[in-house]
Amino acid sequence: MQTFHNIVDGKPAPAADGRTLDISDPKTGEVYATSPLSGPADVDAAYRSARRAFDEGWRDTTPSDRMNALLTMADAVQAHGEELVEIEARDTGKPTGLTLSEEIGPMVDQLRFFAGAARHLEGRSTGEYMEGHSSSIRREPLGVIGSITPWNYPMMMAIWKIGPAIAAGNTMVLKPSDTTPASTVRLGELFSEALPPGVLNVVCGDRSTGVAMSEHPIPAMLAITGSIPAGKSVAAAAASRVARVHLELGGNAPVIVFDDVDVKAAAADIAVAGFFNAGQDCTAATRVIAHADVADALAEALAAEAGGVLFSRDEQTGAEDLFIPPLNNPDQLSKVSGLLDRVPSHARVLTGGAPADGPGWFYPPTVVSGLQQDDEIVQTEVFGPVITVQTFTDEDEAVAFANGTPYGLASSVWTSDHSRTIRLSRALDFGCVWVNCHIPLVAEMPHGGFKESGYGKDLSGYSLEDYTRIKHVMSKY
Ligand SMILES: NCCCC=O
Repeated sequence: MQTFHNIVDGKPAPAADGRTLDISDPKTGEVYATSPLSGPADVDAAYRSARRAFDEGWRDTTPSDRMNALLTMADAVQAHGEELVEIEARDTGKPTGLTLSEEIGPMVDQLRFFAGAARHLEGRSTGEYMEGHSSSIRREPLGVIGSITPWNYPMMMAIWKIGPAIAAGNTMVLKPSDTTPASTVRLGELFSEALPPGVLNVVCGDRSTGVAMSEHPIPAMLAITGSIPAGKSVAAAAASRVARVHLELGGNAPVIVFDDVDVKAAAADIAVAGFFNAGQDCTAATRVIAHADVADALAEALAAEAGGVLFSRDEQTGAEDLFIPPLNNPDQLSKVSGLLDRVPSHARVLTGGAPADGPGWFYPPTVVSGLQQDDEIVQTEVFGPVITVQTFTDEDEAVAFANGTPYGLASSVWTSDHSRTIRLSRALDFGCVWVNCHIPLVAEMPHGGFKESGYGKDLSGYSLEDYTRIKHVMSKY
């Protein structure tokens, strides 16, 4: 049995009162480790350490100092890539080949991006905007950041929070999800070699730990990637002391497919974007809205693609095919199963639709067609390997269906009509519109949503700005 620990002030630490959480392997359901169940005293110790580290030096580092630290951290992720993948695969059930290629490479690249971005903070030019007065802008770190990350990409989401926070000169306390702390703890150990004690603290725990983090007076900003209810409760706690919040709260991405595409080719790409990581991705291509003339053919083609998807428990080491992990936990398996059990009678489950046999929390790739806009499974983020298909007859209806949920994170449009892509890019109420593709990300471009998907951007220079504050200095001369 492995034992994970917190990292406070650069050192390993158990929970002060010795409480622990069981950590399970989702491929088997067996408990293989424990992590601290941190309480308010642990959170307080971590925040105080972060505050000390900020006041006693990290805030005074130069962009070049922080760039060098982030480059060292990137090198550490690269050097320990295979080890991190093994840790992540045990904690999440992910396939090792895809995790190495799709997560470690981007994580290294994202840290290197923030290393460079640390030296490119922007502000208006210093100048005389009133006679006899000179104005300048200082862009400063916020102070201590409290970050909460989810279980779908534990180590990559940690990088999305750590990169901009550290680049901007903040210190932080990071809480990984209660079910997937392992890779974040290891990242914390590795990064402790590049950062002074207290700059990055890791506190393991459950929802009660998250509440203690949100209610603490020290953090100047709370940044969470998680569910809408979790984000709302963080925002409510932050509101009482007017702390800044940064919310990435999931999505239910519409995928609008017109009748002028190569249906088979589109289906192949959409299936990857819908089933990757078993659909446990806030941008997953889940909600296909297809023109009536191609909807049946597309649904059949998606179901055929589902046949080529394999479970991670069957992975040969290093294989690059689309292997999908189990769902993260039994509650998620029940949630996905319940949504499929309640599919209305006007819909048709073309493939999948019930939990897989055998050990672990596996659910097969599933395609449901004939759905309508108000159906529960269309209006709800499933966070499982499920693609729904509904039909539209004209462009306005497609946009109305796409925008007609509380989510606003990501969307895609599939068509060969260039003018239409421009019209839809404008009309879609989402933080990202992909055109003839779905799911790729780059470090230079922002990731973040509108509406109940939250506000604030991860990745890109916009994210770095979110982790800074702007001060106007005006001098009379
Ligand atoms: N594809 C990365 C999405 C991050 C949140 O789930």
